[in-house]
Amino acid sequence: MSGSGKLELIAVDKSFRAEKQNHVLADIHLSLSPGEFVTIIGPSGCGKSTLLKIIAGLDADYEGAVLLGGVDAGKPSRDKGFIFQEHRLFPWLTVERNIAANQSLRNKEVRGQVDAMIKLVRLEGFEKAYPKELSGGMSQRVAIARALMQSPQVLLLDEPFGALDAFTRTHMQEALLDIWRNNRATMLLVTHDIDEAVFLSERIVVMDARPGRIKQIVRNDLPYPRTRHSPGFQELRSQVMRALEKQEEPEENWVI
Ligand SMILES: Nc1ncnc2c1ncn2[C@@H]1O[C@H](COP(=O)(O)OP(=O)(O)OP(=O)(O)O)[C@@H](O)[C@H]1O
Repeated sequence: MSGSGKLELIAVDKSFRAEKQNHVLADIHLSLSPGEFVTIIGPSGCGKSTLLKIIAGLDADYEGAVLLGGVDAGKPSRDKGFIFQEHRLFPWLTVERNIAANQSLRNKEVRGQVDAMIKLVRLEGFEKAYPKELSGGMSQRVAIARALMQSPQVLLLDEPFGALDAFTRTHMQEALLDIWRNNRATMLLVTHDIDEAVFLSERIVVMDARPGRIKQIVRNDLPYPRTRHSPGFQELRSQVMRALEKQEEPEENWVI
């Protein structure tokens, strides 16, 4: 990754103003080192998506600051890629054209980059396929490749595997780690899945709701690749569970 910088959230505070003021995010301070993998977990409505949109620059109505490499990052830019739960591919474009987005594949440099991305997300042989011919996991890999084409310093992922079946989800978690190892963008991923958070990230940010606050940050120094059945993994999982259990949200809402 070229010129990666620290991502800093300083006293980020957000309210939606309808008939009644809704204080969604309160005093969020978080700093991500370049190339770090961090997940955010917390009850429904605690402001995870709102926070990601603010970092992406899609919502400018907030207090506080978002800095990337020490400079204001409050606007959308190529430095930040955003991947949603529902991949948004153009159905009328092939895989390679979806990845190239609005750049011409006749340009040698673009062609080279697209080929490298296809290799990175392991979609060789599917360059000319259309989205309707792909599985959910493959489509999500195209979306990841498209986001990575911009060479973002930071990749923001909002429940990227939420719509996938359990088997594809596990496979995609491994694929994402593989991509991260080769690409080294800073990763900030929102999830409801405790296992996913422990499997993927170096730090797990546990949030609290109404208003959304950072409740606890759990460090995860387990070496990669991680084995879900190891005692260390189970211990981390319990630690995150304990942090979440202190909340009002009933436990059955969690995927464990
Ligand atoms: N555009 C909007 N206008 C008004 N209120 C909003 C808007 N978007 C979100 N909210 C409110 O902000 C709060 C946080 O929503 P957000 O989607 O960020 O939560 P979340 O933690 O991502 O939830 P989930 O886990 O269910 O996806 C909710 O109370 C929601 O109703």
